Amino acid sequence: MTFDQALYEQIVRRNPAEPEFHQAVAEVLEAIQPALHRDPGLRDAAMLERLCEPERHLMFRVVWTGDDGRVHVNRGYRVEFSSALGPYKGGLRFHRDVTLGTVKFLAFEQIFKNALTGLGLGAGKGGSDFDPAGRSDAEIMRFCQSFMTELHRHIGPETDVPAGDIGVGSREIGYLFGQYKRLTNRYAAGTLTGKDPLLGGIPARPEATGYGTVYFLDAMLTAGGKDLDGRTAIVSGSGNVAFHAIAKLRALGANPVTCSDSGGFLHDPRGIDLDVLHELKVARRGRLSEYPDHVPSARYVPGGTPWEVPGTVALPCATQNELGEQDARTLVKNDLLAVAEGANMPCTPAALQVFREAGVALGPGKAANAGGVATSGLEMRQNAARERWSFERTDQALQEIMADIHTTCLATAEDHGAPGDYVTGAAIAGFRTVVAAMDAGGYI
Ligand SMILES: NC(=O)C1=CN([C@@H]2O[C@H](COP(=O)(O)OP(=O)(O)OC[C@H]3O[C@@H](n4cnc5c(N)ncnc54)[C@H](O)[C@@H]3O)[C@@H](O)[C@H]2O)C=CC1
Ligand SMILES: O=C(O)CCC(=O)C(=O)O
Repeated sequence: MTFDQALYEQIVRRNPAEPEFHQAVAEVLEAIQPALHRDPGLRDAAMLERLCEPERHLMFRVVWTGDDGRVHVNRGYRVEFSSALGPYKGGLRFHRDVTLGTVKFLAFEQIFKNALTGLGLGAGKGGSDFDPAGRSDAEIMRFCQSFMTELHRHIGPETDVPAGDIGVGSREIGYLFGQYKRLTNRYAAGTLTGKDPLLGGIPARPEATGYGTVYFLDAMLTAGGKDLDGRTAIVSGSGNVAFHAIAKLRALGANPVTCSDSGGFLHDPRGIDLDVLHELKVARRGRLSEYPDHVPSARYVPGGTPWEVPGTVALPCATQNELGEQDARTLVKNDLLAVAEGANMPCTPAALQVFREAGVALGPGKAANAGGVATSGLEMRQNAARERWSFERTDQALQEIMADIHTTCLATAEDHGAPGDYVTGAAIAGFRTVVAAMDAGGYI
């Protein structure tokens, strides 16, 4: 590593047993080196130390009752990392593996991503080790109500604005919002984003992260004199981000041939059938392994990941560290041109190194998946103005924001001696924005 080892070691000591957070910090500290070399004053007043220390951690007990009358205890989290640019903003993740370290890494990523949107958003993230798999609607509702019974004290349109992430979609946001309203007696729609339009949600928020990732990928290919038309796309995940990425890839003429879940991956050489995927994963919340029952040309590979399937663009859209060094080597061997990270930190550091050495265009999550939180920012704007945006207006604004982020990343990378390096460009552009605000606000 080429960055300040003493600072990194201090962060590891202060945040023990949080490897994902350490990884996210290391990636940023390394990527911003060109900015620190050019302008050593960026380190003044313990700026880096402040940037890596959350403003506030919340951890709380969540007690709820199952349909069988059993009482369960989970842990809730909200890490309010940075309010330099606006209210804390970022999703909630409900997944059995969630720890404080997971939430902290996600909140840290959010600092730079949210800065890139230009919408005045601070950074936070939350969640719980609650496992929604197999739970009834009523159980999900009771869990959400109990979670919000504590969280409501800490959030609001000008304080902290949660949204969805893994395991949290518009159903969960609706239950959370309903409980917030009940506890506060305020219809403060801008307290949560990703709501159903009936509750003040903006159209196209469900689509925004996946669509935005494909818009970013398209911009990277165009910048390299290529396009998406006819390209075979390797996608992982089959949730919100993956589904809408697959839909937009198809709409733009690419052929997405894979998707995955925690049990394995699906390969459909004719292109993933959106109707079947929607029915299985969205309508029935069922298993991907049933897909070949409906489409005999497809195969489901238990235990595998999709990276062995040849394709020229890759979109990891499931979870962190899902694409390792060997996967990256296989993709490069199969003539990969570009990667767009729909998920947060899906590529391991060793995989990133393989892509860098092979000259693969790499859109980091901080930039490539920023369309989701950007559209949440638009939802906050819609709620504050008591407006109702159309799908077309929202999608148009999303396309413009993704184009701006792409231009900013490229220009910043070029300006710091790393032409075409989106990882460096995204980290430095986000960093410079947030540091300037911290400086201006005198947040010591
Ligand atoms: N929902 C949003 O607006 C945004 C989501 N993201 C990121 O995108 C990724 C996916 O999130 P969503 O689609 O919203 O969640 P989701 O809950 O809708 O879907 C998650 C998907 O990942 C798969 N998955 C989870 N753990 C896995 C594992 N260990 N191995 C393989 N597959 C696994 C699940 O089967 C599911 O298909 C996450 O990294 C999230 O942080 C990033 C920006 C915004
Ligand atoms: O829309 C939001 O605030 C959540 C987005 C999010 O969690 C993310 O960008 O990873």
